Amino acid sequence: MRYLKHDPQEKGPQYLEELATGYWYSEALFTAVELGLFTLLEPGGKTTEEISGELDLNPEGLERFLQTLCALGLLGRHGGLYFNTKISSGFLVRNADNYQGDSILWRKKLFSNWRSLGSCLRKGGRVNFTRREEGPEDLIRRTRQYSRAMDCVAGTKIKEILPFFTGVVLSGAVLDVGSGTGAVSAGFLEHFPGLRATLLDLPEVLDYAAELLREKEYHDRFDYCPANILEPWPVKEERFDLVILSNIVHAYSEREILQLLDRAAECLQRDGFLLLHDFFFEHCPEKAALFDLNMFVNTFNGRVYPAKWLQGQLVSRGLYVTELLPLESDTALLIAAKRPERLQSLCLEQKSRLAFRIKSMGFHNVLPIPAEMVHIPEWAGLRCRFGCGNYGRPHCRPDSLTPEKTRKMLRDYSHCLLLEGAPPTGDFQRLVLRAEKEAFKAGFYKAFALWAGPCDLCHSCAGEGSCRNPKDSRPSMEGSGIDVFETVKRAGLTLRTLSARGDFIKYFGILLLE
Ligand SMILES: C[S@@+](CC[C@H](N)C(=O)[O-])C[C@H]1O[C@@H](n2cnc3c(N)ncnc32)[C@H](O)[C@@H]1O
Repeated sequence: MRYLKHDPQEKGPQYLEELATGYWYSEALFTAVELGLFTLLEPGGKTTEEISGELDLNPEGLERFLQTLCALGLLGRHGGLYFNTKISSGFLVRNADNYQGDSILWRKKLFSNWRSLGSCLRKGGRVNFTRREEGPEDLIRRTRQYSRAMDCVAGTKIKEILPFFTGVVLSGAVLDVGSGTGAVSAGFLEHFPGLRATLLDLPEVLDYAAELLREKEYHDRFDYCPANILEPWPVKEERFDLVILSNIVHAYSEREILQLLDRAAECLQRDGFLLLHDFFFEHCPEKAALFDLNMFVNTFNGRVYPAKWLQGQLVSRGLYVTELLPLESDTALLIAAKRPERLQSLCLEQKSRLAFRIKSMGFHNVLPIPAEMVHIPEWAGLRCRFGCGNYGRPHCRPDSLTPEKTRKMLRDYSHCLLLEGAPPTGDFQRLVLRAEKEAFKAGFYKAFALWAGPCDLCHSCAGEGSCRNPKDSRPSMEGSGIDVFETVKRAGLTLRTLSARGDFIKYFGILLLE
């Protein structure tokens, strides 16, 4: 149930049952977070008796609750101990870097307005809009609660946004419009030391943002600009290298958004980027539609927009704009710029983003190339068989891939990454294995690497026919019949034969991807 989705081939009404009981799941999570259960269990776990004593809960009911949380994958049980699963210890323990509890409890707070959906539909908009008399302290408390909730989400989103900017030279000024706590800008500042950010939001939000950001090492690179973003912005035009509109567009009507886009475009300097992060109907349509309803019951005129409409609006302001760039999670990006070359510097394609991540592991070069560029002539296998002192040794097995087999195997792949590194051999090969793992984790389940030279993973090879480490051992490119020189040349890199001891050695590997 990553995103609850109807399967039209399903014969029974189970999907309806899931929709009808959705609030059971939510309530179980809300209650566990409110009780601080996950924080209590960290580290090491606790018994039912210990939990019941510390939280003052009835042990029988608690036992059933804990069982349910186990069934939902939020807790595990070993012997008499209940402990956090990975997702709970990563996101539900207060003070964990990625704590999501504030966002989860904000969702709970929205529930009462959702219950008025029928009335909203009859009225054509949000009901119960008059807030009870709210004193200044209530306003501060509510603002902080809301800002913390947004901060939780933005803190995880920025990790998905930054890879699109890998390899981009970014320095100068950021304008974060409706910044909240500034979590999105903070990610950029942390990553790009030449950036400085101006946060534009309501005064009470910025007071809180300043309080939180004071903790950061780079706190003196933030400026605060209290303002209503629906009125002219008190900042200079054509000054900013990055203008951020993260989770703002959905809060307003078309007319208001057009004004926001006008101002954002005016603020951009010639080489600047405009980053739009939000829900869009084209990405996770069910979630986007529900978020749209969430805006319907909770705001004056907020709604979710089609990316197509926003793209058109950006283009009509003289900007060039990317396709919709979906994040792994439920939101997506549009990135616009005044010059098309700027968009070309972004890392837009998933394979390219992976290539950048892999390069930062320590390779000298990582180049995406089509699999058909890998050259497998007949002679290369011969050169390996006759003329290499390692042929037939246990760590360079004679039963490795024949050229014919390698050619066949490559037909299963459309792309690969050509990896360039340096000796020592074992270190290079371990790095290649890390790259393969990274690709697998990124969803390339067929990721498979071939590397340079005979396997050098173990200090001493196990010997005849038995490998101690078959999980990690990989075929060598040369041993599999690949002409490494020609392949490297086709990819636009250089590789020379060594003419003297001490010549610089380049190692290559290929990581096959589909
Ligand atoms: C959903 S939050 C998004 C915060 C942040 N950009 C993020 O991605 O997490 C919306 C933010 O916009 C601010 N905001 C909304 N309307 C505003 C207005 N008219 N003037 C100033 N700030 C506004 C809110 O105070 C809030 O901090």
